Amino acid sequence: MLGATRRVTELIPRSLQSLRRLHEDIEDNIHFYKSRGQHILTNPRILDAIVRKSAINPTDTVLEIGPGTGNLTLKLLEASHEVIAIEIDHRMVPILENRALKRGLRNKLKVITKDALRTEFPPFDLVVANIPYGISSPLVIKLVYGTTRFRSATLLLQKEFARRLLANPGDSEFNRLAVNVKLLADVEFVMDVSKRDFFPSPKVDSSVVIIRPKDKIPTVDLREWRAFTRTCFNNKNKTLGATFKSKRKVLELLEFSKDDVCNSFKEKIIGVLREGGFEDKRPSKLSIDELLHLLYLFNQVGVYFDHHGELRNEDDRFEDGDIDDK
Ligand SMILES: C[S@@+](CC[C@H](N)C(=O)[O-])C[C@H]1O[C@@H](n2cnc3c(N)ncnc32)[C@H](O)[C@@H]1O
Repeated sequence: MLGATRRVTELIPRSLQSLRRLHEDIEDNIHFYKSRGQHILTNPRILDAIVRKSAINPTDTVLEIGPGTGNLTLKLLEASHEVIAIEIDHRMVPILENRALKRGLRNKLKVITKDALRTEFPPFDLVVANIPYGISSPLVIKLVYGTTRFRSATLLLQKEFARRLLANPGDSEFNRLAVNVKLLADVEFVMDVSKRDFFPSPKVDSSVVIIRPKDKIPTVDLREWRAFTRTCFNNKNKTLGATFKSKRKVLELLEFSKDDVCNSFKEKIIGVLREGGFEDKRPSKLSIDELLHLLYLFNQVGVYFDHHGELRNEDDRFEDGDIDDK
């Protein structure tokens, strides 16, 4: 393995002109794993556009998730004060570091060889990344709902996934992920990228989007909000009446299965849905403000959601533990 890595680092060219050929050569020594989303962006024009659109300042610390062999990393190093790159595959690291060294940029690069989903992010100003598509959803939620304040995240994503992030209420792609992200951030479309711009080529096309956290966010318990949206979007094409109303569903949602508790909750829920005019509405057609209002109305009558999306009495409203966004 070490021998292979040494041979690979010797192959690295000075310019970005022959990126595709370079990666064909690298592939002779290192197999790119589809399961890790190892599709390397080799079009210098797209790499330049991503960096330009990210509006990086020379004082910025950039977080890159999945630097791979470093095509994007080298551009980010040139534009920023520092790049923190989190890469799960240790085979990529010597290639990445060697390329940075040859450009005189090694001192600006900090590599963390870990799973980005299981690593606490160090402080950073912005994110720029061609992320592995398999972890797009939890990664976007981790960034947007994380504690680190950042300016923007320029992300190269699978086209369909990007379309969902860009969707608005009423669009067929609008789903729980979109509603959760849009509560806290604005999402801007930048450009589409063809599958031919990657080596090896993936089966799907891609898009670049920029996510910008909002300055002002609504006053809502974010853990409860995510649990609430999980219940609402359980079946995004069902009416909220159908989702919440059936006794079986209330029993499923409710920790206690005693009939009197269930009936009293059911009455409260139906009352809120009816009086608020939500009974016949589908969650994917509601604006974020309307969904926030529905949660507010539930809370007003003492109906709360815990991190499993379960209904709670006011007394046991808060619980520890992470919300599963899948
Ligand atoms: C789509 S490639 C991007 C490579 C490079 N940044 C580029 O633009 O061509 C995704 C990279 O993410 C890495 N990766 C996959 N899962 C990861 C995870 N959970 N945490 C960190 N890196 C991961 C892969 O090993 C791969 O190098």
